[in-house]
Amino acid sequence: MLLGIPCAIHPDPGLSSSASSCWGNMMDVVLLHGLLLLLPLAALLLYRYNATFHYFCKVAFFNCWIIAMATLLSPFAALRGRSVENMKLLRAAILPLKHFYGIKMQVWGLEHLNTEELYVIVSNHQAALDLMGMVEIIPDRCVPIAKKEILYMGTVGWASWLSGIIFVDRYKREDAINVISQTARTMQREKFRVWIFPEGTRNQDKSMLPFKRGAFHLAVQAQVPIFPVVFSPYWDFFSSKEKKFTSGTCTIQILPKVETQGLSSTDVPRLTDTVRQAMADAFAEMSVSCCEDQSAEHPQHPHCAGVGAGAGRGTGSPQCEENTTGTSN
Ligand SMILES: CCCCC/C=C\C/C=C\CCCCCCCC(=O)SCCNC(=O)CCNC(=O)[C@H](O)C(C)(C)COP(=O)(O)OP(=O)(O)OC[C@H]1O[C@@H](n2cnc3c(N)ncnc32)[C@H](O)[C@@H]1OP(=O)(O)O
Ligand SMILES: CCCCCCCC/C=C\CCCCCCCC(=O)OC[C@@H](O)COP(=O)(O)O
Repeated sequence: MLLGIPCAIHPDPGLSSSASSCWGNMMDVVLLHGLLLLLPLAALLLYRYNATFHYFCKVAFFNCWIIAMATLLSPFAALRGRSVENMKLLRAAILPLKHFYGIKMQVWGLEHLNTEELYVIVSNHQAALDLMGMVEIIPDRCVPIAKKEILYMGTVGWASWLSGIIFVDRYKREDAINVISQTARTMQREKFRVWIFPEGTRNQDKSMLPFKRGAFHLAVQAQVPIFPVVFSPYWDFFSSKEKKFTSGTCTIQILPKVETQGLSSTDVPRLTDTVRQAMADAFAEMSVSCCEDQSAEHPQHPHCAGVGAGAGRGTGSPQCEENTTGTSN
């Protein structure tokens, strides 16, 4: 008896037609079971030995995680209504992801953000993986500005809206400018901070894109300082072009604040250039140490050890906080 099919194990040359169809059924079932076993095995082997398949599996897992978390958590977030406090849920949902991917996070200069004042954070934007870095350092009462398309991503959009994420339509400049001007007013009134990616889109090149000016107008209009944040290049562990996704280290450097008190809109172009230059310099230094890390037999946080130009720049005493150690932490 195989899966309820009463059948002889061996075909008999003198079998009746019903017995031979029974044998056929049994072979079908055996083949089906074989296939069911082989498919996961083939997937496992592909995952292990084919970098492209590995990449797509990891990206798919990332997206599924975000969708699952957004779906699970948005009813809880909805109980509170649209509130920046829901960002804590979003943060808790994304924090464990680094463990699955074996991404080690190093944070320098976190002490800069430990201030009661309101501010605008600007950071480079390499990939959706930036979310993992964001949640490492995002302060209380801080919301990102995101492209409007995210709002239409089902439960992800709903969860993002409930968390107070501010959406801009990049294809309607006036509308986007209005949203930013309104944000400048509400951030003071409702006491929240804002995180903007001034490149305006994802970029995995060796240098940062020219910066859009919205973040700087926002900081000037709200008369709050800007904290530039630089994510080290991902290229030793992630590349969407090369379909590469391995474990690795991401360093996040928080640069000293840039004041905007007394500045007006005419100062925005210069302010934008100053901040971009500081971030580009930090990114270039991190690129060098990122390559050194890759080749070193025993990487030892070169910036903490003072190796590499500009270590802990502007922080007085370079401070290094290692938030995670690989998957085992
Ligand atoms: C609860 C459980 C949850 C589980 C998980 C759920 C969800 C997780 C999913 C998501 C989480 C959030 C993820 C966040 C990350 C998202 C990242 C992004 O989407 S990045 C893309 C969107 N962001 C941006 O585009 C921001 C940067 N862009 C700008 O700031 C732009 O300036 C702009 C306002 C959009 C306008 O764009 P434009 O191309 O026209 O830019 P320019 O800078 O060239 O400006 C042209 C012109 O206008 C002047 N200007 C700009 N802004 C202003 C202003 N505010 N006031 C006055 N004038 C302004 C600017 O100076 C230029 O003029 P000039 O050349 O004369 O100087
Ligand atoms: C009912 C509709 C259902 C739709 C389901 C959609 C599923 C969406 C899948 C996964 C969600 C992951 C979202 C992570 C968002 C991360 C933020 C991000 O990195 O956005 C990119 C944006 O900064 C810049 O965009 P571009 O580089 O200009 O492009």
